[in-house]
Amino acid sequence: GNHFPALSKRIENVTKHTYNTIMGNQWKVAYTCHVLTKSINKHVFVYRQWEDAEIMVLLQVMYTDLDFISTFNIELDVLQQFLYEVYKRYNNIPFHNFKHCFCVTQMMYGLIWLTDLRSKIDSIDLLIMLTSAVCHDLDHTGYNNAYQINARTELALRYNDISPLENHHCAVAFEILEKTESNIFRNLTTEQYKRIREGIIKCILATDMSRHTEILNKFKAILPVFDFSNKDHRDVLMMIMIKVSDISNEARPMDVAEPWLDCLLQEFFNQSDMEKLEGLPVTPFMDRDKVTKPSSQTGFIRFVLFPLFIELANLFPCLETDLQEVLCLSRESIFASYQ
Ligand SMILES: Nc1nc2c(ncn2[C@@H]2O[C@@H]3COP(=O)(O)O[C@H]3[C@H]2O)c(=O)[nH]1
Ligand SMILES: [Zn+2]
Repeated sequence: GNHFPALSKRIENVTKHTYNTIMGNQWKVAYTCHVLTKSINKHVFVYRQWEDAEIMVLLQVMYTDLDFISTFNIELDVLQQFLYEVYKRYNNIPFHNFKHCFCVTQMMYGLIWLTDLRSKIDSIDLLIMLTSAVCHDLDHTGYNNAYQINARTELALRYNDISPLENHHCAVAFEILEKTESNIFRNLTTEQYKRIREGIIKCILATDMSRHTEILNKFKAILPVFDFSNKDHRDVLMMIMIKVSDISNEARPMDVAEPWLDCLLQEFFNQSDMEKLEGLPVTPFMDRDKVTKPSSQTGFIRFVLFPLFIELANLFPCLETDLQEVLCLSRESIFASYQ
């Protein structure tokens, strides 16, 4: 049965409306989606502020377009219920909200097409990657791990200071999947479910930036001998791809990236204000007295984002054009010229 008829109806209407708007009355979901997202250069998907219901539809379309519905026998109402539960468990905070979840998932989706990953790894890994992106920041409170640990929050206590947030995002994801009506994996075998669970846990835990160098170095080490049929290699690639998707905001056009940067800084400043108020150590890159947009971005682009993208482009040379275009060092010089 359909658990949210009203919502489904609304989603259906929104879908029609959305695609009619874009395509001029052509009701061709798959094709539209194809055109709009196969390239991460075409940032149509994030140019405007999508309504939350529209986002749920777009996510649904991504699952459909990657053939997950048919391959894994996912019922549409279960997928919709899953996406709705996910939507409800993102908080209304400046940056780590449902729209961020969408941006990251859309980047993952774009990368999967762009790198022709479907011809290289099997669908179960792709399902893991897309679902990890969808779930990767569930119930983020707007305060990072350093805060959780220093403030000795419930999460830090529960997870013994080990990636408290990422552990929590992942646990919430499987809470949602534990309910039959929102378990998109309910028609899979126990073996398949086990593999998916292991994969999602790996991917979401890999988004903890304190593991950035560790994961990047692992990837660099296997690159010269990279083999898509080697599970260990694929695992590292999947971690790299969710990391890239997660921090790729600056790889989007300036008019998309800049408002998101404002949101990120707002969340950072909220945290450092709270740290000052509570007498906790103040995270330097979040201190409103120390951070400026250019100072925050030049370092981040040069030392975090760029080195990560370069390695991925080493494996997928087709990304080089996008890389140059999107990460165009000009962005860096724009920021540099502010200083
Ligand atoms: N300075 C800066 N940090 C970013 C940017 N995008 C992502 N990050 C950081 O990368 C982190 C990825 O994991 P989180 O979502 O916890 O928090 C994110 C931010 O701290 C960006 O554009 N600029
Ligand atoms: Zn994120």
